[in-house]
Amino acid sequence: MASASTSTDVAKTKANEYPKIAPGGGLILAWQLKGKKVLLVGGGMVAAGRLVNVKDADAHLTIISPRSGLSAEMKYRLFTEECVEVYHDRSFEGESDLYDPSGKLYDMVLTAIDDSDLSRSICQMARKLRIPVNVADVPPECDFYFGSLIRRGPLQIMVSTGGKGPKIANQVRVVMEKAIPENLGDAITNVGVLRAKLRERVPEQSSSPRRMKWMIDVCEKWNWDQLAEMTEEDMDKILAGWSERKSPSYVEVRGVRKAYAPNLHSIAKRLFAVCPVVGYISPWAAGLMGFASGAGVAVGTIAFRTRRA
Ligand SMILES: C[C@@]1(CC(=O)O)c2cc3[nH]c(cc4nc(cc5[nH]c(cc(n2)[C@H]1CCC(=O)O)[C@@](C)(CC(=O)O)[C@@H]5CCC(=O)O)C(CC(=O)O)=C4CCC(=O)O)c(CCC(=O)O)c3CC(=O)O
Ligand SMILES: NC(=O)C1=CN([C@@H]2O[C@H](COP(=O)(O)OP(=O)(O)OC[C@H]3O[C@@H](n4cnc5c(N)ncnc54)[C@H](O)[C@@H]3O)[C@@H](O)[C@H]2O)C=CC1
Repeated sequence: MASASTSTDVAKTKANEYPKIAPGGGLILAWQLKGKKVLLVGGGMVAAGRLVNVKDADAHLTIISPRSGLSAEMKYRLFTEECVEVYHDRSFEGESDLYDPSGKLYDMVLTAIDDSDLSRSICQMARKLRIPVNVADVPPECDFYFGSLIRRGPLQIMVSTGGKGPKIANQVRVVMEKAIPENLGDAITNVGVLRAKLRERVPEQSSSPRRMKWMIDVCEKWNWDQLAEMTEEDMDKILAGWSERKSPSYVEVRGVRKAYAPNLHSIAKRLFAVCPVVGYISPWAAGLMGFASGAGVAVGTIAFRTRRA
């Protein structure tokens, strides 16, 4: 049996090795709603935001809300885009509304209405029936909170402040959005295709460790820009390296280094961008200003000396 001091030492080592538990957060997940039925009560501006969130997740959506109170976006989604499966032009009627026409409970209930008593009672009904529920802007009546979201194709980032500062969540999102390249979604889409092709070529479960290591190598060798422009032909060439235990780089596959022709946007970004995280001015701009002021002093000194001489 380990002595008391040894077990304390072991505990200390482990405490440094593993991340510290930080209670008080929420469980952030990518909830798969495809084929699931979601009920949304309300048709205002906030409801329209919820609609976008759940339709982005491929949910089957039912909305209950009188037509007279629909926001402009909600009208567009319902009657022009027609992206909602079921719309009831009426007020919420009671517990029976928490069942779909086939008699099955909805998988998720969202309310965004301007009636707090009704919100509370819908929350109680949903909880009694064990349906996860979110009442917009009423934290005690939420089993989960919405967050501020960034989307680039398959990439989704959610900022949550655990309900403490929704406006700060919005500000963090804006900062992060500037830092994430537009084409990162394309890069991830292509990685997804490559992974699927690899699984097709090497389907055995026993190859999983090697498959994973090979994919890690590819993602480390190809930068995001290169991944974003990867073609199926490139993928086939990369996959050809599998049997020789190789994961060819961009240069090996294309035979050339990508020429990055500077464009006005990238030059302007380098010169004038302010670091989004800490807000300091771009090192390029600072360097250029330093160079310009140094050159100015030198020219001034020469002119002064020339005039005196
Ligand atoms: C708990 C939560 C429950 C939920 O709704 O899921 C909740 C609760 C409340 N929000 C309130 C107010 C505001 N909410 C926003 C904005 C957003 N609120 C969102 C989510 C959430 N809001 C969940 C927690 C999110 C988190 O973890 O921080 C976002 C992220 C997502 C979304 O709603 O889609 C979206 C930004 C979307 C984007 O960036 O794109 C703004 C800013 C603005 O409108 O510009 C204000 C005004 C400023 C302010 O009040 O701080 C109040 C009223 C307080 C009062 O009456 O005083 C409550 C109730 C309370 O706090 O008690
Ligand atoms: N997260 C956020 O940023 C914000 C949240 N809110 C909160 O979210 C909730 C909704 O806000 P908005 O969309 O601006 O409200 P809104 O007043 O524009 O819309 C309310 C909607 O609920 C519908 N409704 C009312 N009673 C109903 C019933 N019995 N059955 C079915 N539908 C019913 C109305 O017809 C209308 O479509 C409010 O509680 C509000 O305090 C408000 C502003 C910002």
